[in-house]
Amino acid sequence: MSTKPKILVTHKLPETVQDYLNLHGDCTFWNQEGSMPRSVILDKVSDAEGILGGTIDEELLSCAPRLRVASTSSVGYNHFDLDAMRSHGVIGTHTPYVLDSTVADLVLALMLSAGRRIAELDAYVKQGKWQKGTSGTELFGVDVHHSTLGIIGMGRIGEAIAKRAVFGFDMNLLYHSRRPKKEVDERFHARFCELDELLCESDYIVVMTPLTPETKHLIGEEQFNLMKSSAIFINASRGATVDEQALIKALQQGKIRGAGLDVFDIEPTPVDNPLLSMPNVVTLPHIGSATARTRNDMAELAARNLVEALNGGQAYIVQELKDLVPN
Ligand SMILES: NC(=O)C1=CN([C@@H]2O[C@H](COP(=O)(O)OP(=O)(O)OC[C@H]3O[C@@H](n4cnc5c(N)ncnc54)[C@H](O)[C@@H]3O)[C@@H](O)[C@H]2O)C=CC1
Ligand SMILES: O=C(O)C(=O)CO
Repeated sequence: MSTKPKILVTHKLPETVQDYLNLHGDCTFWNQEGSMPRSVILDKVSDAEGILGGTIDEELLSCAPRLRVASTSSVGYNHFDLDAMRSHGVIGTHTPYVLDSTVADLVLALMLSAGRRIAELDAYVKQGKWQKGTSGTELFGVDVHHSTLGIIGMGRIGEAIAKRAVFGFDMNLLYHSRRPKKEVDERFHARFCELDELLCESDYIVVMTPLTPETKHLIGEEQFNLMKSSAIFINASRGATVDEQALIKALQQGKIRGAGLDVFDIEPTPVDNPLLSMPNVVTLPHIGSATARTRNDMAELAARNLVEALNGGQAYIVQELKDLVPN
């Protein structure tokens, strides 16, 4: 009988990562597209000590008496019910750092695309609307360079965005976070400010906080009312950090100029979401970290985290559950 810990993996992993996990665990993999159906997870998790997969909640935990570690191949872990994990003594791990640059690249792409109307005007050309005699003013956008960027959530990804914006595009930087960061102020000539001030002064506003009870609907009607009517709003954090109905209203009423969104309240977002028919809104299907290299790095790190945490080694354990690990 195998003495290796039983591991359940609920979505497809690269072969090399599966090979690594097979060395260290007695593994059940899911090799189809999408993720293992919930009913199958609840059945197969009954004897697992480790799981590499998505949502961890009370229902799953109560089916998993032997579970010790849940690993997610993402930096965000709002799909972990932290209270339930604590009460079941289950540690959670995640994948910080390896995706920072990839996500930051995408945020700049959203800023450029929404500000300079790339997606909208690509359609304009392809639909034959570009004709002789247009004055061109109707094609004007908002400059990215030398504009003021306000980043809400100056963490790992926030800093990678700051680097691109300040050194690549000469942007002026404001930020709001849980605390000011002296190194950020110095490196990027940035200024920490309260949320309201950031909203009033920024030309581009990027939300990059984790989704927590405190950040749920951090940006709502009151906050959109403070923004410049020329502001471009970017959300690549989680859909629920923003009140989506308030965002729709702000765009419909011209309270802001445009938006770039990688995340939505419901994902996949329904096709009748009014945001999808607004030409001044760029929408993406949650692809912040979606490059082959970065997704591979995330999968490797998620697997390593799982093995290390099961064996009492070094792993990226989520902040809120670090105290569950014996020193
Ligand atoms: N669109 C996508 O594909 C991706 C989205 N994300 C999202 O980005 C989030 C951030 O990732 P990291 O930068 O690695 O996290 P991080 O923990 O390094 O940074 C988050 C920052 O937000 C700040 N923050 C937290 N609560 C706040 C509050 N109430 N008000 C103001 N600031 C607050 C923190 O102080 C911290 O500086 C993830 O949790 C995830 O939800 C991450 C990767 C890809
Ligand atoms: O890592 C995350 O939190 C994502 O959203 C996907 O990369």
